[in-house]
Parts: sequence; structure tokens; C-alpha cells
Amino acid sequence: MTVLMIGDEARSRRLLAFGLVGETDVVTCIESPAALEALSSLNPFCVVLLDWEMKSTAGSDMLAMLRTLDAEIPVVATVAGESVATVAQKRGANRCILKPFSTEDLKSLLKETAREPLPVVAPAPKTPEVEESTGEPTAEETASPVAFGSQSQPMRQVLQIALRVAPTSANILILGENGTGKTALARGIHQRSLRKRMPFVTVNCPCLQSQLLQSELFGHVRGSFTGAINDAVGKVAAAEGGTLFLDEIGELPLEIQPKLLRLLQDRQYERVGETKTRQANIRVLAATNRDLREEVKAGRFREDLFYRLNVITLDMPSLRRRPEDILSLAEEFLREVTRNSGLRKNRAFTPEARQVLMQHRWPGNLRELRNMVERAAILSDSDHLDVADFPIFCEEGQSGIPQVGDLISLAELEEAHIREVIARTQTLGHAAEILGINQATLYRKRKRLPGSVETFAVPEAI
Ligand SMILES: Nc1ncnc2c1ncn2[C@@H]1O[C@H](COP(=O)(O)OP(=O)(O)OP(=O)(O)O)[C@@H](O)[C@H]1O
Repeated sequence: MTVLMIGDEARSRRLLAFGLVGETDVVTCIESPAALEALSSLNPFCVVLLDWEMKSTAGSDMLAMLRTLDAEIPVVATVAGESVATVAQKRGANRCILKPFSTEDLKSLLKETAREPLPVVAPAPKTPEVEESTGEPTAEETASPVAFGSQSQPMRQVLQIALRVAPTSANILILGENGTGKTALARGIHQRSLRKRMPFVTVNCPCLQSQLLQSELFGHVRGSFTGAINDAVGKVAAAEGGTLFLDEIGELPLEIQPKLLRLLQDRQYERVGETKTRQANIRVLAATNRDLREEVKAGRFREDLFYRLNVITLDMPSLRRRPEDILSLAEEFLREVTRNSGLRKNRAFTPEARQVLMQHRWPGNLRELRNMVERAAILSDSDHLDVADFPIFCEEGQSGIPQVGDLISLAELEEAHIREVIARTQTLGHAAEILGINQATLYRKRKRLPGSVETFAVPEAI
């Protein structure tokens, strides 16, 4: 049994948790937002133990917030008196326990109230090719929880909105360059939604020609076209109760767009070769690296479909726009490849490698970073991954540092130049002299540099 304990008095939380350990796993939190983050982190909690009389958040407000993330989680409230218990139960607490209480009483009440431990993700229909589910989860459905953390302001804004809309049933359109993490975000939203125990099914729109895509989405009946040797249920049916993720929606053929619009508006569809209308219970998330407004203007994307999809838009920043995250992501990817490939543990990047990782422009975003780190980790024998382990940084003209004439903004060029000059000089004064600005200005500019590394001590006066 896993208990999420929420209360704002550290000492009583510690004592309570201590008493419960043994038969229960306890995660303690100091009210929101830590509690909400814990609950939305896919931890399959069996019950919440909530201090109803916290100083900072009213028990009823906390309970309402918990319920938006998990409508069914049982909640036991700790209360100071009978009258408060009556209020707590009216507001939705499943059970109450009066303070002071014994650990034994609390344990048995938690046991009575807790739901059965839940699997992280429930089994779902295996493939759209078969009518009956075999019950085996697909790789997508057993994927580990997507972390929602970032040090970068633009990314944090995206994540904040994503967290807010995840428990709703709103359609969400995720925009961003290739490799920025659109698919990972979509999966993270699903994992934090009320549909989290149901399937998350991806359809890759550009992969197939129109007829096959239509069949992949809606299913088909045997003999409806050459090659349709069996009935197939389609991915809309496979996602029933869960989330359908349409990747690269900007490349959805025009002839399929009205069918998708109908699915979004009325939740209705037909299999290819069949007249029977079927009803779908799905949430639709979509992603694209294209400018859909431009696609609408060019007549390649229906305007009504665009407005249907565009209820909530999340614009993923490129890795260039979130440099604060580069090193922590690189370290995470290194830990991951070490774990998954059985490589030697506790490896790290040298300071020089960290510097080039920060300076590269990452046109392929997180995917490029992941691939490079994996390659370096697998091919290198050393405990310290160095610049030489990243061939792209060693190739001529591929230093990762923007060059004059590159198609970049003046601000990016200035940033790169300041970084380079600071890296090549011994003191801030010398760097300022070369740059032709005073030290205070350089200090301010340098502070604003994303992910800036402390290269040398800064005089107190500036
Ligand atoms: N928050 C994250 N933490 C760790 N890794 C991540 C995160 N987001 C994305 N990644 C990794 O980055 C890579 C690219 O992510 P993803 O496939 O989600 O990008 P995408 O924008 O959907 O790409 P494309 O446009 O090509 O479909 C994947 O290997 C993914 O695992």
C-alpha cells in the first residue's frame, strides 16, 4: 500500500510517517504544489492522508485540487473534532480520523479505505490489426513516466500550462521543431490525465499514403481494398478511453481532414468499407513542426480543423532557447544509456566537453543531444567523456560556435562572442577591454547569458 501524506507540519509528518513505515510506503509532502506534483507523477498511490487543518491551504481546497488529478483516489482526513469531520466528509473526504489517534488505528483505517494497488498503465489492445486485445501492453504503454522539470523559463511556462490542462479533456496542439520533445510532452500530459490508465496511441501522419492512413486511423473491413485480408480495428478504437496522439498533423492528407474534423466534433467515425457509424471516447493531442496558419493559407490544411485542434497550443522551445537545461539533460541521457546498456557507472563530462555542449546550436534539439551522448558513452573507454568523444565538435567548421554570416540573430552572435572572449581571457577586465565595454556592462551581460559558467572570480565592486 502506498500512501501520499499531505500536511504542513514537518515534525508531525515525520512522526506519522515513521509509525506507518513497514507495512506501507509513505511519501510525505508539504501541501501543494509538491503534493499535486507527486500525485501527477504516475505514482500509483492507494490512498491520501490529508491534514484537513493545514495553515497554508484549506483542506477542502487541497481535496478539490487532488480530485482534478485523480477523481477516484481515496482520501482520509485527519481532523481536530467531530464538527470538522462532518464538514470534511461533506466536502468529499472518504473517511476521517480524530486527532489524537494511535498509529494502529490510523493503519487499519488506511487499509480499509485504500484502493487496490493500481498498475502504472493498464493493458490495452495490442495492435489495430486484431479485434480482440491480447492484454499485452505495448512499448508505448509501458514507457516510463515523462519528467516535467526544467530550469528554463520558456519551458517552465509550457510545462505549467501543460500541467493545468492535463486533467481536462481539451484537445491540445503541440508546436515545435523536430526533436524538441513534443511526443514526450504529449505522453506526459496523458500520464497526468484522468485517462492515464488507458492507452496512449500514436499515429504518425506522414508515414503512410492516404488510403493506408485512413485505415490505420479508423480501421477497415476485410476486402475493402487490395491487401485488406483481415478486419482491423484502427487506432481510434485502440485508443478508446485514452488518448490519440496525431504526430506531424501538418502532413495529414486533405482528403482525410474532414473525417478527422467529424471525429473531433462528434466523436463519430466509420471503418473503411463499412457504413456503420461508431462512437469514440478519446482525447486528441496533435503535434507539428509546421506553421499551421501558413498551411491553412496555402490551402493544404482546413481552417475549421485548425480551429478545432487549436484550443490549447503549447509551443515547445528549441534546445537553443533553453540552454539552462543542456547539461542536466546530457547528464540524464548519460545515466540512461549507462543503465540501459550496462556500461560503466559514474562517468562524467570533462569541463571542456561541458563547454562545447553548451556552445553547440543543437539543430536536432533533444534528439541530437541524446544521440550524441549515447554515441560518446558507447564508444569511449574513459570515465571522462571529452570533446574528442563528440566528433561533430572536432570537425572543421563544426565547432558548434556560431560564425559570422550564420543565419542567426545579432543577440545570438553577441552571446557567442562574449562567451568565446571570456573563455580565452584570464580576467573579466581583460575580456571587457577586448570587447570595448566596461566591466560592469560585461558583468551584467554575462549574468544574462543562459547557463553561464563561472569562468573567473568577479570583483566585489561590480
Ligand atoms: N523531458 C524530457 N526528458 C528527457 N528526454 C526527453 C524529454 N523530452 C524529450 N526527450 C527525448 O528527446 C528525444 C526527442 O523527443 P520527441 O520524440 O518527443 O521529440 P519530437 O518533438 O516529438 O520529435 P519529432 O518532431 O521528430 O517527432 C527523444 O529521445 C526523447 O526521449
